[in-house]
Amino acid sequence: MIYTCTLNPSIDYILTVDPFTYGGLNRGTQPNYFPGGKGINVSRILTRLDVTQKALGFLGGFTGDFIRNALTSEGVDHLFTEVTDATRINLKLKGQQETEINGPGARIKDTETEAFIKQLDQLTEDDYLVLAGSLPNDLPDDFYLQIVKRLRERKVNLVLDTSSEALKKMVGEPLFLAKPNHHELGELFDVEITTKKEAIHYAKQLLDSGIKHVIISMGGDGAIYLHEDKLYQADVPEGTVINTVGAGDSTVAGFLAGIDRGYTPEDAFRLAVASGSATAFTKDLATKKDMETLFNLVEMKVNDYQNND
Ligand SMILES: Nc1ncnc2c1ncn2[C@@H]1O[C@H](COP(=O)(O)OP(=O)(O)O)[C@@H](O)[C@H]1O
Ligand SMILES: O=P(O)(O)OC[C@H]1O[C@](O)(COP(=O)(O)O)[C@@H](O)[C@@H]1O
Repeated sequence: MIYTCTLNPSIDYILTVDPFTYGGLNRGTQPNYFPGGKGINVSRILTRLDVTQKALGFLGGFTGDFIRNALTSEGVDHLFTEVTDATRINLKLKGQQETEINGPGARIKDTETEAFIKQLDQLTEDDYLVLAGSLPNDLPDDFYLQIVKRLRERKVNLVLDTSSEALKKMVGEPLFLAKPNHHELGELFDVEITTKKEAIHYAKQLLDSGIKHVIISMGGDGAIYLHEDKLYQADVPEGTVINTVGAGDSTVAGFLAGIDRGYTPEDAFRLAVASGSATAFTKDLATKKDMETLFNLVEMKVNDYQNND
C-alpha cells in the first residue's frame, strides 16, 4: 500500500489579486480553499486514480478539521496524528504572476512526534512511503533521515519530494523515487539550472547516489526521468495554465499510480507528466479523466543515457 506523509500540511487559500500592489490595499477575487501540503496532494491524486493509499502526518485546530473533513468527503483515506496547534494556511496569489506565501507550520510537541513515528512501524517492504513537503520548525532538518533509518531494515520503498536542507540530508540514501523540480535540484548542488542538459547532468548524480527513479520536473518545459541506463525526456501537452499549485505533487502521484498499475517505466513517467499538466490546467487538482486524456498527448524521447546528446 502507498502511505503519504505530510508533516506540514496547509489549507491552500487561492486568491486572484490582479494587479497586485506591494505595500498597498489589494482586494482579492475568486477565493478558493483546498486541503494542501505535498503528501496530501499526492493522496488526493492517487485516490482519483483509484490507487489504495493512506494519508499520514500532523493536523490540528480548526484548519486541521477543515482538511480532515475535505479529505473524508472526497473519499481520501487518512489517519493523521492530532496536534494541539493549528495547521497553517498558505496564501497563493494569482495575477500576472503566481506569488506564494507558505507559513512556517504548526508547533509539534515531542509526544505528538512519538505518536506519529509509532504508526510507521507497521510498514513493510510491500509498502511505499511518500515523504513530501517542508518540515515544521520544531522538527530537525534530518527528521526524514531519521524516518529512513528507522525503516531501513524493513526495506520500505521511500519516495522523497522535498527541498532545502531536508533534501540535502537525504542524498546518498537508497530511495525508490525522488522528484525535485529544477530549482530544488540546483539548490542541492549550489548551481542555477536553466536547461534540460544541465538538469540531466545533476539528475545523473542523484541516480548514481542510489536513487532508483529520478524525475526532475521543469514546469512548462516538461520533465526528465532517469532510470537504470535510460533517459526519458517529456514535453508538456498543450493547454491553458490555470493554477500550478500541486502540479509537482500530481507528477509524483501519477508516477506511483503508473507503478501500481504495472506500467512500464516509460508509461509511468508519461502518466506522471500528464498528471502534472492536467493539474496545471485546472483550478484544483486534476480529474482522472483529464489525466488519462493527456496521457496520450505527452511527447516523449527515450535514449540510452550514454548516447544522450
Ligand atoms: N506551465 C505549465 N504548462 C504545462 N504543464 C505544466 C506547467 N507547469 C507545470 N506543469 C506540469 O507539472 C509538472 C510539475 O511542475 P513543476 O512546476 O516543475 O513542479 P513543482 O510544482 O514541484 O515546482 C511539470 O513537469 C508539468 O508536467
Ligand atoms: O511544505 P512546503 O514546501 O511549504 O509546500 C507546501 C505547499 O506545496 C503544495 O503542496 C504544492 O506543491 P507543488 O506545487 O510543488 O506540487 C501546496 O499544496 C502547499 O501549500
